[in-house]
Amino acid sequence: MYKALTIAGSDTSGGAGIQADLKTFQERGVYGMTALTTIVTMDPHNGWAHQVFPISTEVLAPQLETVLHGVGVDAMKTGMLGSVEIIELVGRTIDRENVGNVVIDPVMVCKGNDEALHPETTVSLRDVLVPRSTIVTPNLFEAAQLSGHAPLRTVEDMKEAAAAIKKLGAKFVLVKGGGKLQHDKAVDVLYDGETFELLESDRIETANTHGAGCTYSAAITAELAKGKSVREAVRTAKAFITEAIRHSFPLNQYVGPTLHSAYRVYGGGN
Ligand SMILES: Nc1ncnc2c1ncn2[C@@H]1O[C@H](COP(=O)(O)OP(=O)(O)O)[C@@H](O)[C@H]1O
Ligand SMILES: Cc1ncc(COP(=O)(O)O)c(C=O)c1O
Ligand SMILES: [Mg+2]
Repeated sequence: MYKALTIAGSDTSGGAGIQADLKTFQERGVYGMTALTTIVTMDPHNGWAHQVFPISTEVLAPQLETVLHGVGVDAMKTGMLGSVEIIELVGRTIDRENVGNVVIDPVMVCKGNDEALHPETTVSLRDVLVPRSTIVTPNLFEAAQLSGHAPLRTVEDMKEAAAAIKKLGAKFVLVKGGGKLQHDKAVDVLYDGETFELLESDRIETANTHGAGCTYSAAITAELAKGKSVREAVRTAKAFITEAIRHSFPLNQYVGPTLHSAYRVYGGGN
């Protein structure tokens, strides 16, 4: 059985964060384990306002020890990390446990928000985790933050940002164009320092993309755990997330997650 770890926050509404990661690992046939960094809740009496409850490094460290030392993994990913201390602990742990296949999803924002949730963590994400990543998967906002590029509006901008992030030490950089890029396709740019590969899919007219990035990076992690190359993993994950968005749905008036089972049930098979 191939095994994967997600170090991420809990999205209580179930579409993003650790919940999206576990559902995706299950869909992709990989045994999922978790280390929880934060809990995010939403207030139904106050316009679904988010609250983030951090978990201390004292509580995170034994979770990492349980999974990485006690069991071992074929791949791991990170999501919302919440503090500089947590990022530094994750960096030390990757080194100590010598984890291969490290997917860093540098979560800075929740959808619909262009302001970083924990702006003080941007520098440590860049300096501690990007250099330790097999692949880093920023969205447009996060790629601009990590690269220092002006807001990304075109595929050319995405390539420039990917090249700058590559120089920080990531093996592969995947900049996600997503729904915000002004383009008739949903385009992502994959860069390994030599070649830019454009991954294009149908652009689906929906606001229900909550958790899309978590789901995408979890699918990449699962494929890497199974021994696929980074390129194969990203291509499979792109097909997986496109079907999940095609079949996304509103959970209530505020939030609409992707459907994690869609690729298996309606889409491209296994
Ligand atoms: N409306 C959409 N139609 C099709 N694909 C989309 C759409 N929105 C996002 N995607 C794709 O979903 C994946 C996650 O991207 P994105 O939503 O930008 O990440 P994040 O959730 O981290 O902000 C990418 O492959 C992106 O191109
Ligand atoms: C715990 C947690 N992690 C990550 C995210 C980021 O989600 P996305 O995949 O939409 O970027 C969210 C967004 O709500 C979240 O609540
Ligand atoms: Mg994201």
